[in-house]
Amino acid sequence: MEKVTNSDLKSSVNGGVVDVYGEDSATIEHNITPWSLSVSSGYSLLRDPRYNKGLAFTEKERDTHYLRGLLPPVVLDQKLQEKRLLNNIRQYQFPLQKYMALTELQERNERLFYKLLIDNVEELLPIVYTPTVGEACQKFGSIFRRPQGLFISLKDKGKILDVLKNWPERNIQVIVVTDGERILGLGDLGCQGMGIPVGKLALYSALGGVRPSACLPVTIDVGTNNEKLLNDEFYIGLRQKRATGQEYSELLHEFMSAVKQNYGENILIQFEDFANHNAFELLAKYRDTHLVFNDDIQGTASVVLAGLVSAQKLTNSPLAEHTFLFLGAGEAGTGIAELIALYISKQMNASVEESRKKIWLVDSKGLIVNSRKDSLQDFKKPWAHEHEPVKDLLGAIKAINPTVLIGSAGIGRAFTKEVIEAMSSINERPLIMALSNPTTQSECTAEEAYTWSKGRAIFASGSPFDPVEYEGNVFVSTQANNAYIFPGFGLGLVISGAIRVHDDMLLAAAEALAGQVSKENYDKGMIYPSFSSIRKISAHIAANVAAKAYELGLAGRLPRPKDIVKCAESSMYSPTYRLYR
Ligand SMILES: O=C([O-])CC(=O)C(=O)O
Ligand SMILES: [Mg+2]
Repeated sequence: MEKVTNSDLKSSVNGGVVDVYGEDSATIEHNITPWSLSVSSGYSLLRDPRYNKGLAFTEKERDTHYLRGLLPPVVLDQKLQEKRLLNNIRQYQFPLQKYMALTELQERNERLFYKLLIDNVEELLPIVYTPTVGEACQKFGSIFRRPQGLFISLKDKGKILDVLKNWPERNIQVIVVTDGERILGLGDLGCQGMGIPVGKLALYSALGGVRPSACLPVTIDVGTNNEKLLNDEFYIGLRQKRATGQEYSELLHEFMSAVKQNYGENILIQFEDFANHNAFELLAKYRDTHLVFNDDIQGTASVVLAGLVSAQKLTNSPLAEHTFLFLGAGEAGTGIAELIALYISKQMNASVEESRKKIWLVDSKGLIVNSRKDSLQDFKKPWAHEHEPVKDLLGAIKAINPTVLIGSAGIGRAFTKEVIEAMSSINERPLIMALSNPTTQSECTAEEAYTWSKGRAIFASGSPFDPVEYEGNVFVSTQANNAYIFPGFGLGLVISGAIRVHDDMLLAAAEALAGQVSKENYDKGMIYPSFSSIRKISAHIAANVAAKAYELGLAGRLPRPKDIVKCAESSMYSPTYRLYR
């Protein structure tokens, strides 16, 4: 008999068709997990959030699933349960209490959580998402009850594949991962950044219809430089300064490899809230080998481009005729700038380099100009144009005469009265986007934008604001948040079996979103559709993205469906209760 060597075993194929548990694909060095699956019933069924229906179990289900006596006699339907929960949630005074109540619901009865979220998306989005999720991350240690998501830390070096196998679901389609270094505009929150992947994936299911069991939130804990957290007795992460350099990139590389080994080529990895220096590098490093998407760079770019494309109807001038000024030259700022340049280059049949000249960025040192080029980080270099130095935003507005002003620096209230007035003196309808999150970091409020521009601004913001009344008119600003894009974008990648993300897909997503803005929206001054129809919007985005994947030859799921919108709609998760046999 031939001797089987270690290297023969190592080269075993990556996941056979029936290798659901990754046992065949595991190399000899990796232990496998002894999975056992059983049908949930009785007491354990009530404690299984995926299948629990609480008081909605029918009489028949109570008989067949050993639930008699474990529930009070009444049978409620999902609608009434929803009403009761919404009443309860509205009683809480503080958003954080609502957040905690919703988290508990998610942990107790997943379908009811998603039903509630989908049916009341405009009311509940600010709770499970920005701005409340930011506060939740800041206080994550104190409000911690049960872990959500997968925590991978420096302690797991060399064992990440095994850690992945501890997660109870095998068929994962989307991972959102953060290292917690730049949570919204709140900075380094270390391991407590977990609230973000959890919240983003809740939106993947609620807004984009990706099955919750196919979503995996991950936080990679490499330490934190946040002194306050390091000294907080309730901090949940590693109590050490951030690992950097080789130690950092090795851990990330192990993670990226383990993910692909465990879940295959089609797993989507969304990078979220990494600090600039790592975000750009990770995206560049893995975009050719993995299905990766950076939400802060690419998702934000696509959503902002959608708003600008749609605003052409209000400003009556094509994007190529605009001049853009950014406050902030990080992930969001340069990501948006690059996508605008790509769009304009296609609109004008010009080069991207030429198109970039319409776009100016201001960072903490002032306008980005040629004379600063040597000291600029690489991702800022394409934006260094010929101009004399200008040291602040107001000076830059006066020097550049922008028609569009975009804030993405995470600096709250940086759009002062003078700034808005300067924009309004140059433009009949100044386009102003205050993208930083959460609300405390917003560059200005909706009220400030409308009041200081005397009702002339076209305004959108990263975090939500209530409608504003100014001189008898009601202005409904919209939320230029990547939540419009990533759920549908991810769904499009999943249904087409895409293996890589291409920039043209971001354009496709932006065009789909812009195409969903109705006359009714425009009449209210909105440049985005309202969130209440987000599932329909997501289906259109998904369809456009999937179509692009097929066109580019990047789709792995063949044949191409005839009606992709229908395909997207029909593959969306629905949280309506199912009957159990
Ligand atoms: O989470 C949000 O609201 C948008 C986003 O990605 C960020 O601000 O980092
Ligand atoms: Mg983000």
